Amino acid sequence: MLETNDSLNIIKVRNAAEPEFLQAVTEVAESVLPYIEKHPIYKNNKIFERIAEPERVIMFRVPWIDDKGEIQVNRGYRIQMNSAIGPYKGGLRFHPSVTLSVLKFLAFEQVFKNSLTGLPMGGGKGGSDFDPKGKSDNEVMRFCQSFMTELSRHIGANLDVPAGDIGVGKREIGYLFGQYKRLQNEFTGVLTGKSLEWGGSQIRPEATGYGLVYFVEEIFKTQGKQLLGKTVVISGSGNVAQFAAEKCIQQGAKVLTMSDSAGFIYDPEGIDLAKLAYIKNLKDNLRGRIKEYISEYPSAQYFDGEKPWGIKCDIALPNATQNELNGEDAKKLIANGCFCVAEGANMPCTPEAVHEFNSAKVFYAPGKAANAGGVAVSGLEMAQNSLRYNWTREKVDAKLKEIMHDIHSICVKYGTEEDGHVNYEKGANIGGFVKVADAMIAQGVV
Ligand SMILES: NC(=O)C1=CN([C@@H]2O[C@H](COP(=O)(O)OP(=O)(O)OC[C@H]3O[C@@H](n4cnc5c(N)ncnc54)[C@H](O)[C@@H]3O)[C@@H](O)[C@H]2O)C=CC1
Ligand SMILES: O=C(O)CCC(=O)C(=O)O
Repeated sequence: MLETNDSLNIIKVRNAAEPEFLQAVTEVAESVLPYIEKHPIYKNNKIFERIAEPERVIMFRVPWIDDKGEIQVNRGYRIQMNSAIGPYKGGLRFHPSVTLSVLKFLAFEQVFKNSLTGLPMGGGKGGSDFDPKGKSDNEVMRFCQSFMTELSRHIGANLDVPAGDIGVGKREIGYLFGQYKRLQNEFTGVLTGKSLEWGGSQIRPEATGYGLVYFVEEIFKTQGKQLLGKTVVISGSGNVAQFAAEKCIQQGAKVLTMSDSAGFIYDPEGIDLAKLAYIKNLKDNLRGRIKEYISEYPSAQYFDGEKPWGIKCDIALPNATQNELNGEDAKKLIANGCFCVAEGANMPCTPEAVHEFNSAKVFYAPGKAANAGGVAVSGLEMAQNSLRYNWTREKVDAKLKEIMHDIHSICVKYGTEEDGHVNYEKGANIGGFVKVADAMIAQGVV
């Protein structure tokens, strides 16, 4: 173990100022380094040290003019992490908490996630510390145009294909695509998450949330359980949370909570499809706060500044942001009988929380497996763009289900422990690693 641990120490020293990145790397190292010890080819090729170093990091100035005519300056990034199995692929995040460390953790996770989908996509991530909250449409457009003016030099349909993430939805993808097309003078599948009328795929908006629920159903199948009648606690109220809630409701589960960065709502009667439509409009069009829900549905309660993990449930789906569920939250969930936690967000559970879930044999599905449906359908969007063709909603949904089924099988293959319990974290990490590592070895020291 000595030499592989040396790799981790080198990575820790080299990235000492990047806590989120080191958290993600350490979590993967815990399952992958013992595997590497048993397969010296990966050790001899220094794969772990290489996979944790981005192929390229691009950082740039994003100047733009606000509605008052004042110049604003933000910082833009694109992390091109690994291209061993395909073009860099991964979302863009616009949020004031964006740092190099946050984007490197997301890009690192993306490499393993994209590998698990079985599609030919490398890993990348990008974004900016720009905060879309409170900005007018015109300000968002001017920001996106400036951001893309620099980013366009570094991306391309066969090189690097960004998409959305926190703060980047269909509005932003539209402005980014328009600027890329104007600068490059070509209509090409350089972004995914596009609208249906101009190259988007059916099911892409739904894919991360739906895929998450399909993954939970795969876990349940192994236990002879079904979603019908189960209670679900969800955090977030953005893209992933909305469509995870929608699929849970469609499958007969009862969704009790949704949240935003200010607090959460608890609806003991359950959020049904009509109430969810209210939330979608509130968040996507009115850009309001989740607390407004209780004015519309007074039987619900709002908890200011709190997270929903104290509400009794069978299933918890953290769908907002990283490190939003800690060890104490995990203990509360376990004490209340929660037996399945699946991550729609990237790294929402802290290492302490994951430790609690694993010790209690709670089914814990890490984001790189459970939320891979979004990037998987992005991969299908790329395929359709290359074909210059659009598949039906039914076809894309069927493919998404199949991909989530296959990811579950990979987790079972690499994560089944001696007592028969499936450690999904270990399975996803090793399963995602092997394909990328083998490709890196085949391509030489590059
Ligand atoms: N959009 C996609 O296809 C995918 C997204 N993800 C992950 O899912 C998570 C949510 O992303 P989206 O739904 O796309 O973004 P979004 O921008 O549509 O929604 C983000 C949600 O998180 C909440 N949020 C943000 N910061 C928060 C904080 N500090 N505390 C509590 N809540 C906070 C927001 O209020 C909002 O409800 C992120 O971790 C993202 O990386 C993962 C895979 C794919
Ligand atoms: O669809 C994509 O390319 C991005 C999805 C993403 O950012 C993620 O999986 O975290």
